[in-house]
Amino acid sequence: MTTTPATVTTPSRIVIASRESRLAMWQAEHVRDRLAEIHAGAEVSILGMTTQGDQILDRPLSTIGGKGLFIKELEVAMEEGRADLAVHSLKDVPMDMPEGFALVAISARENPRDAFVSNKFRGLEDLPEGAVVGTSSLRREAILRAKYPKLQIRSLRGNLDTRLRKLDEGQYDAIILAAAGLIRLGLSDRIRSVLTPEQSLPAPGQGALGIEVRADRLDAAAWVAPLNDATTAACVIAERAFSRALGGSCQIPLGGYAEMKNGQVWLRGFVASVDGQQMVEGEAWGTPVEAAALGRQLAEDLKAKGAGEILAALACAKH
Ligand SMILES: NCc1[nH]cc(CCC(=O)O)c1CC(=O)O
Repeated sequence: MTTTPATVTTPSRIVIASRESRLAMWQAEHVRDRLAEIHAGAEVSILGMTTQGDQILDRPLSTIGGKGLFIKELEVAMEEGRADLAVHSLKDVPMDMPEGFALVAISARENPRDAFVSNKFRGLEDLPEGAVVGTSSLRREAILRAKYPKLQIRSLRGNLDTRLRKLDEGQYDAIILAAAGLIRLGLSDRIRSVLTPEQSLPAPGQGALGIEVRADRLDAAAWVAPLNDATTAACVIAERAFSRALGGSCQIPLGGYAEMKNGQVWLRGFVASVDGQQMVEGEAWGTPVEAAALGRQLAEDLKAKGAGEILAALACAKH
C-alpha cells in the first residue's frame, strides 16, 4: 500500500485494542508511545480486553482451536468502531487473516530465539535423564523429543508470570519461553541461556509485533505505516508464507526462521511429528521482494522430502 504523506490527515484520537496480559499491555504501550511521538497532538489510548484464549487455560492450545482465539475479541472491537487498530505478538496471529482485516505494519524484531529458564540448570545440555521440561508449544515439544529424548515434556500454559510461577513452585526442572517476552517484561535475568536456531528453530513471527486494522481503514493503516520495519517484514513474510503453505494456522509442530544476510533473506524451516520421530528440514535463499515466494518454495521442498506425510497424520492439516 502506498500513501503519500500529504494525504495522511493527523488523527486526533487513536484507540489501540489489546489483550490484558502484562506482555500484551507492554506491547500495546510500546506502540502507543511510538504513535504519540509520530502523531504529536493525537490522544492515543489502549482498550484492554480478555480473549477466549486467555480464559481457557486448562487445555492445550492445539485442542481449543488455535491462534484465532487470541485475536477475535480485538477484531470485534475494531468491527464495532471501538478501536482503530490491534497490536499482536505476530507469532499468535493466524497465517490467513480473517476477511475484512489486514496486517499493515510489522515492527522491528526483539530477540527472536527461545530461552531456557531454570532455577537449577544452565542449559538443555545440563539436564539429566528424566528431567521435566515445561512447554505447550508443539514446535518446542517436537524439537525436544527429537534432540533430547531423555527429557520428559509436560504441558505448561498461562501467561508469562503464571509460567514462571509454576517453574518456581518446582513443577518443572526447566521451561522454554520466547526470549522476547522475558526481555520486554524486564525479566532477562531469568534467561539462563538463549537457544541457538540449531538447538531450537524459532516460530514464524516470534519476537515481532504485528499491527492489524480493518481492511477498509486506509486512514489507520497510514497512521501506523511509519512503524513498519522493512527487514523484519521481509523475514516474517517469508516465515509466514512457509507456515501458510503447510497449513500453519492449525497447530502443527513447525519452525520457520529467516534472517537477512548480505541483503538476502535466509529462511530455515522444519516440520516434525509431535513425538519428534519424524523431522524434515530445509533452507532457502532469496531477495527480500521474493520473500513470500521463498516461503512457498521451502514448503514445497519439505513436502518433496516427506513433510506431507507428517502433516496428513495431524488432525487439522489441509491436505
Ligand atoms: N504463545 C505465547 C506467546 N506469544 C508471544 C510470546 C512471546 C513474545 C514474542 O514471541 O513476540 C509468547 C510467549 C512464549 O512463547 O514464551
